[in-house]
Amino acid sequence: MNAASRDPWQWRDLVRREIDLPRTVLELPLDDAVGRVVGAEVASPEDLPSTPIAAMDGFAVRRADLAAGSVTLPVSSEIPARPGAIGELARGTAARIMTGAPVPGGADVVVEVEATDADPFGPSPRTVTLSLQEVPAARRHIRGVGEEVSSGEVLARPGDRVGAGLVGLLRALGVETLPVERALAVGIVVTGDELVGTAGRAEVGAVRESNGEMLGAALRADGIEARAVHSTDTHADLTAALEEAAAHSDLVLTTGGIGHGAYDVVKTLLGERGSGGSRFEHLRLRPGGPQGFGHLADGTAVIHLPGTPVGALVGHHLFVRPLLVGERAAPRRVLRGAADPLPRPRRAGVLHALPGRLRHDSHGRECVDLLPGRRLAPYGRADAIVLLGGADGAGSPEAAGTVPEETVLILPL
Ligand SMILES: Nc1nc2c(c(=O)[nH]1)N[C@H]1C(S)=C(S)[C@@H](COP(=O)(O)OP(=O)(O)OC[C@H]3O[C@@H](n4cnc5c(N)ncnc54)[C@H](O)[C@@H]3O)O[C@H]1N2
Ligand code: MOO
Repeated sequence: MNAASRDPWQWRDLVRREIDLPRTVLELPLDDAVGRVVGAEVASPEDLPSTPIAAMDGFAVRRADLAAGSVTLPVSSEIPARPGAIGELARGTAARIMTGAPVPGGADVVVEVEATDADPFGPSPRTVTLSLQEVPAARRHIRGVGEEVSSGEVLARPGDRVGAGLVGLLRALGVETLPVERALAVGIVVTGDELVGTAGRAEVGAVRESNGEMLGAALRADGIEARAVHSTDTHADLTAALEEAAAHSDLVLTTGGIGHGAYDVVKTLLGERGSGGSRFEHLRLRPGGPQGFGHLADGTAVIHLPGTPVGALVGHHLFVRPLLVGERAAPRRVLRGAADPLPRPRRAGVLHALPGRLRHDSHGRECVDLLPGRRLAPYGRADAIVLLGGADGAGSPEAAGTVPEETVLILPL
């Protein structure tokens, strides 16, 4: 790593500027749309409620028939909350009405049962006495047409997440499908002649392949389709693996083969000694220093992550995820928890990515504790990457001014 190496926040901005992933929108049934991103503005097809509705159990009346004090009216009808046409309220009478039932024509107030002498649970009385301190305002306890949602009103915008609230709202409006972004497909090409599967006992020098499944898990957690292919350290094999991955993907990730080694095929095939479609740099980031990105021969965007599993995981969260989920990949500040249990040497100007575990303190504030352990070991229990140090260069969230000492930036895992 040399002094001229690039700040990781600048690299993050560069990757976001240079890589634009295709977004297409499809119409899905509500059930299948849950958890996805809204792809187009959704407007209400109708008013909610579509007819005036009682907001209280009580009696629908005409204000003109009321006066402050006690008023007794004959009860002319009973309106439970169930479908069916209802007539006009006869003048000088009250209709017993239930919450959610349509208010009869002519009625402009619902008086809650508590303000009457009626037994809420008994049969409909022949007369009812209302005890009012004053004549209620017009529309009191009546939900007017379109009061909740008016026809044409925007209910969701592109970029919103489809959650239970939107599902409930659309159901209430009779909407059955929703425009959502198509799930992106990402192909993962893992390189390394030393890599073997999980079956059997590993020979000396063999390394169990873990990046493919690990990155696949991270991608699927964001609703992205992921498929891993393995390549040996030959140009021919890597070329074939990249073509295969690109054919089915919006974005290709590679892991390994981007260091300074004699067998660093990804770099030699796609870097300046090869096709030149990708650029590689060593960032002021630890782990995850070596990074790359570019476009493959068919134009598919590619991001190159280091082979070291933690470097690949950190690279994914810092540089890949912003392309896939946008602002949801932004780091956030939380309180620092207990001191670093394993103080590690830190280099000035280098952004250190460390495993952390989030919790809430006794005041309910979110804080993060660093986990002890080396390399991937602590990530078994980590739910955050803690970002310490680094420069306050352009693009860094730190550049926005001074931040409280007791807080730290994290990327949730
Ligand atoms: N002379 C230098 N050597 C290295 C430097 C450097 O600056 N100068 N940087 C080091 C850093 S930092 C990293 S990170 C690695 C990056 O190298 P590669 O991206 O080429 O990664 P590999 O050499 O292919 O693998 C590194 C390590 O990770 C294991 N690995 C790789 N792929 C997988 C996988 N899919 N599953 C599990 N484990 C994997 C691999 O066996 C190696 O142990 O370069 C350093 N060297
Ligand atoms: O930057 Mo590398 O990922 O430290 O080992």
